[in-house]
Amino acid sequence: MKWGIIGTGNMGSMLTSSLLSSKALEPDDMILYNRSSEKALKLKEQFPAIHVAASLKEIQKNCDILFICVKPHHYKTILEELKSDFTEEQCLISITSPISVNELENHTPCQVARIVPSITNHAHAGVSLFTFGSRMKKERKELLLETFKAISTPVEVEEEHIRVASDIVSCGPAFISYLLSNWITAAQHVAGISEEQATELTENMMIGLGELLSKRIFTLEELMEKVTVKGGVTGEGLQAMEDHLGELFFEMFKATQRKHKDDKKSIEL
Ligand SMILES: NC(=O)C1=CN([C@@H]2O[C@H](COP(=O)(O)OP(=O)(O)OC[C@H]3O[C@@H](n4cnc5c(N)ncnc54)[C@H](OP(=O)(O)O)[C@@H]3O)[C@@H](O)[C@H]2O)C=CC1
Ligand SMILES: O=C(O)[C@@H]1CCC=N1
Repeated sequence: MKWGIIGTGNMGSMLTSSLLSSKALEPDDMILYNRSSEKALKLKEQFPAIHVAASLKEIQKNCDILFICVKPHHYKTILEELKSDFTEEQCLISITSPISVNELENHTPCQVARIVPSITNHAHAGVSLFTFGSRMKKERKELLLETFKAISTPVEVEEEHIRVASDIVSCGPAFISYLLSNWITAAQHVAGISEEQATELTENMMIGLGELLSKRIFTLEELMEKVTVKGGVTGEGLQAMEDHLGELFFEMFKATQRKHKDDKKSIEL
């Protein structure tokens, strides 16, 4: 079984190195193609048995499962070049939220799926979001789910929830990092701790929190309850958060829903 990655930018490179470092795939099972060859050749330096294709046609001809890992507005040109040569046995996987599996199925004769990854998959953790097209065969579904279990928790999502699900699992690391950088700045300004020490404490607290959650020791609800000593400082801090949080997250989710609608209107296959 040959696995191809078209576009070895952030996500294409992350998927290649994670699928290989987790041993889900072997380097000689993988073929890469990038518009400018440097990024694909860099991965080949790390995993010499990878094959780097010289053209889109070459990667298409030699792969059973082909991922497209380019920005959404670059899908059209790629599909235009490839669509007439796909076979019914091949699987095409998109990793982008604004393009639905129905649209992909309408433009190709092959089996299709969407798998939205997350930068957390780099650490063989976090979620990958799956939506299968109607033509996808059972054995291929199982193979994809099994392969992605090596680097993530695969979760199937309905088309109508892809934006919010991908906000949580894929944009989430950026959103939470933004909140934490504000938290560090506030700690510096209010209490005079150095940025370096506040950052070290924050990063290690997050690692510990992640470990607690990954071991299912406490739920989010239990964590709030256990840490909030009656009459103590956590309660005061939580109350201040409740007083000042306002519409922040509502506005964030509304903004991504708006952008998703606009993207869907402007991206044509
Ligand atoms: N970033 C994230 O956390 C996540 C991103 N995604 C999705 O992943 C996709 C890619 O995002 P990201 O990796 O961040 O983007 P990048 O810009 O880092 O990577 C895109 C890559 O596609 C290459 N490319 C563009 N056109 C072609 C072409 N015609 N043929 C071959 N390669 C091409 C570019 O090559 P060149 O070097 O020549 O520019 C570049 O290396 C997006 O659709 C995004 O929605 C999904 C989940 C999470
Ligand atoms: O910003 C984006 O559109 C991509 C999709 C999910 C995460 N990042």
